[in-house]
Amino acid sequence: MVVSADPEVNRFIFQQEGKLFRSWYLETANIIIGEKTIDEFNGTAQKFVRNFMSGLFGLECLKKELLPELEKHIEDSLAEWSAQPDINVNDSTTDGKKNMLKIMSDLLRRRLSEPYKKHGDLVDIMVKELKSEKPTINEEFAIDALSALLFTSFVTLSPNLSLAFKFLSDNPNVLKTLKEENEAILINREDLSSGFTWQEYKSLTFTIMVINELTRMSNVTPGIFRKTLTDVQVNGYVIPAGWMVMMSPMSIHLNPIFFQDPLKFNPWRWLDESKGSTLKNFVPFGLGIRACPAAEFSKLFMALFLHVLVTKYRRSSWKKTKGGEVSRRAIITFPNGYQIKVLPKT
Ligand code: HEM
Repeated sequence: MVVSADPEVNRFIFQQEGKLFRSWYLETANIIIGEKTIDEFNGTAQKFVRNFMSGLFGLECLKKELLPELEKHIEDSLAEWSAQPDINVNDSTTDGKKNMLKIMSDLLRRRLSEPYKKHGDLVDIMVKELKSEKPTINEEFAIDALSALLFTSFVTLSPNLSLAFKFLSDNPNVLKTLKEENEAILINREDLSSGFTWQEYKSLTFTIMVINELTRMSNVTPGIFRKTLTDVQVNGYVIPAGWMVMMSPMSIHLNPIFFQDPLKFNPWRWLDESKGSTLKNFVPFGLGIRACPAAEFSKLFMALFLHVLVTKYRRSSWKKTKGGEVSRRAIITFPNGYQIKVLPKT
């Protein structure tokens, strides 16, 4: 296996998807997603997933439908958290697979038995495809894909948000600036009853810098895998056909050559982004035809979460009750847990 920690090489590999390289997954992914489904996740099945994700997470749907729904969902979740004595922000994500598969297969079977009933969600799209004349997917793929999408949301968004609690607690100046930016939105809002808007989201420059910094430091995808389809020349070396290549965004995001003082949580480093190098070396969502179809959704979700947290909860919106020490293995974890109490404004 070849490991690449070079942004230029990674860029080249991303661009060669389907030509010199093809997407590949580790065996552990077979356990989480299902071997057959991963195998099929090339060609027509991948096109189907990308198509329905671009419909679901496309700009129009994000702006008009998901934004208000997400805001409500986040408000409800935080309200529920604040009603509890404390919550564990540690992401306990790995045990859910079995349950998730059962829930998903029950749900899909129920929906397939009454395809005329519409619920306006992802499962509707799967049911429509499965009931079409020439479906590009089968039931097993649909269940695995639905579970994988749920699982992916847990393992990507929840570590980022757990880290947000940690880094914002440890960096009061960041929390203060974040709060000021988000409170200004409420002060300037003409219609006080209106919810968070797309324009407001786009105006949150500091919040986006915080999200970039969280994403840079969390590295929720520690390895992105490819297999060579033929012998490939890279920087004077030949990678033989059939070899696996792991691109490591973490090795770039935490490399002092690319990011000064890389272990410091410093959202202001993104002010330099006009210099080009910061953004050029920042590829948390991949590039090219396999790039994450949920990138904009993920950023919007994190922005909304931070917005609700810092505007609806007290100046120090939460306090630690236990744990919170960070350990970095392939990804960041909290070995002793991380319990907090969310504190409402009044
Ligand atoms: C911080 C959040 C996230 C990060 C950093 C992230 C990162 C990535 C990266 C690097 C890839 C490209 C892998 C490759 O080139 O092989 C990817 C692909 C993908 N991501 Fe995300 N992701 C995030 C959130 C999500 C969420 C929330 C979902 C689903 C709800 C999602 C669904 C997918 C899917 C389906 C693919 C495969 C696309 C394809 O192969 O065509 N991601 N993600």
